[in-house]
Amino acid sequence: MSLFIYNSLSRQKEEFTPLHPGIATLYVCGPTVYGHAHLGHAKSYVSFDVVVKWLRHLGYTVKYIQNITDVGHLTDDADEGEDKIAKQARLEKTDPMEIAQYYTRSYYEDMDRLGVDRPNIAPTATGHIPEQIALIKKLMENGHAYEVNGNVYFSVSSFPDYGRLSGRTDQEAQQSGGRVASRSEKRHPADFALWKKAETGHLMKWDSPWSTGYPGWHAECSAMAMKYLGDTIDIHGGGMENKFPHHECEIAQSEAATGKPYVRYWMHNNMVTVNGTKMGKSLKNSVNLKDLFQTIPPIVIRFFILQSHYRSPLDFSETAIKASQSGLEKLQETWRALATAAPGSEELDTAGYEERFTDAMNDDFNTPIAISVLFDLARAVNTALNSKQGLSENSLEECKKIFESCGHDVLGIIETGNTESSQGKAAGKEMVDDIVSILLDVRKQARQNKDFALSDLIRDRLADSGVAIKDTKEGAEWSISENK
Ligand SMILES: Nc1ncnc2c1ncn2[C@@H]1O[C@H](COP(=O)(O)OP(=O)(O)OP(=O)(O)O)[C@@H](O)[C@H]1O
Ligand SMILES: [Zn+2]
Repeated sequence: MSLFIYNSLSRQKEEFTPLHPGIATLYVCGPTVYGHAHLGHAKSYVSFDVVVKWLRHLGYTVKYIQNITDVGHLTDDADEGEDKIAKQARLEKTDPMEIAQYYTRSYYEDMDRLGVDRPNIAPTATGHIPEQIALIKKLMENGHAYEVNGNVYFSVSSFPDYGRLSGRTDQEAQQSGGRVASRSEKRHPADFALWKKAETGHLMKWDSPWSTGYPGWHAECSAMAMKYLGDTIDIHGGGMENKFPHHECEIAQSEAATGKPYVRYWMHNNMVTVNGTKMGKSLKNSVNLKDLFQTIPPIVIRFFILQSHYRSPLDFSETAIKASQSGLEKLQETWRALATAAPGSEELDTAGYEERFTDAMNDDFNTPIAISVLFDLARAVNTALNSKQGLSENSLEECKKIFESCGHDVLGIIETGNTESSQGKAAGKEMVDDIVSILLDVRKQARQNKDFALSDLIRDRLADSGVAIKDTKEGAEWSISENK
């Protein structure tokens, strides 16, 4: 069976055939880096990590781009409000670029711990201002955009397909684009900003033919996706709340500029919710990954996410995560038993398991079913290993291979490298936490005594060992730095 992907544009599962045989191009909207990543982000990026890993498993050369939004994402999706990063910089009394850099590092640190592969290219919006200006210029030239007072807007009525992805009628799009319509200079309430003139005091701004300003949020993804992957890309992913306006606007501006189809398969992950409401930084109900990692191993969080399908919502609760933890521990125990078992005589037919796993993954990346196949295999393995006969050398090898390729390489939920128990690891981590906190106490004492040489020495030596310190109003915060 070949791979079928649910395409949000056609609202049905379609067989995946890439534009260029053997190569799959994938663009996923990256985070807006103004805070630590939360569990909702983890769902999005773990889901697409499995997509990438499965495509690679099938033999495709995957070109995976995931951007970093470091300018242009306003607090209000309808082209109004403050830039999210500038706002955070104001609150933390620092520069926007420092905020972006700090939270970008924090993001990769968390994703690394979740076993998420880094994208092939991670372009930033601020690093691609000329490409965005070029795109906007093209849209001005071919009549899809217009300028008013240094602001440039995309003219939605010039693109009849607008609304196809989100299924919004013209009127609905108008209404949501028109929250501020009464005082808007737009020709049409649904038109969206491609370029915005900077107000006085705005820090992140660039020269352009229209004004000194900054690009609208949607422009970056089109410009960067097409720069690195070509005018037509195979798969574009992101959270489903981004279908409108973000992805709808991406389609309009890209296709209006090139005259070619922009994306062949649109994939949208569903949301992590808290009591049924979307988890979000802006909604103030988010649970940071760094906080979760204090008590729950990252691999358990990954497993928790993959136990539900990427298109299903996932409600967060400590109880649900704890249940996942004991489930995963059982699978991991079976791996340890397999890795240390002496060969016996029973032959286990493993082909069926592998086939069922493949079918599940080929059916729109159905990870809950794929995981249930691993549990079925674990049950058969445990029964055999607990019997007098044990498993034959050949069967042990076959079972280990399935755990390694499906459980470790594709899903990333089985640790095959060592057979140390998770309790042992947790104890090691606790000790690191304790030691760093002792050193931070000594450093605090040194600073109170104005012994800045000692305080800096502690900071630098910790940095050499990969522990980054950040001094905040509440005291020193630490994290394991990205390149360790
Ligand atoms: N609760 C969630 N569940 C699943 N995916 C999410 C959730 N929150 C954000 N995402 C996804 O993470 C990606 C990056 O989001 P981004 O950093 O722009 O978040 P945001 O919407 O600014 O954050 P927030 O909603 O937390 O303020 C997007 O694809 C988005 O859909
Ligand atoms: Zn995007």
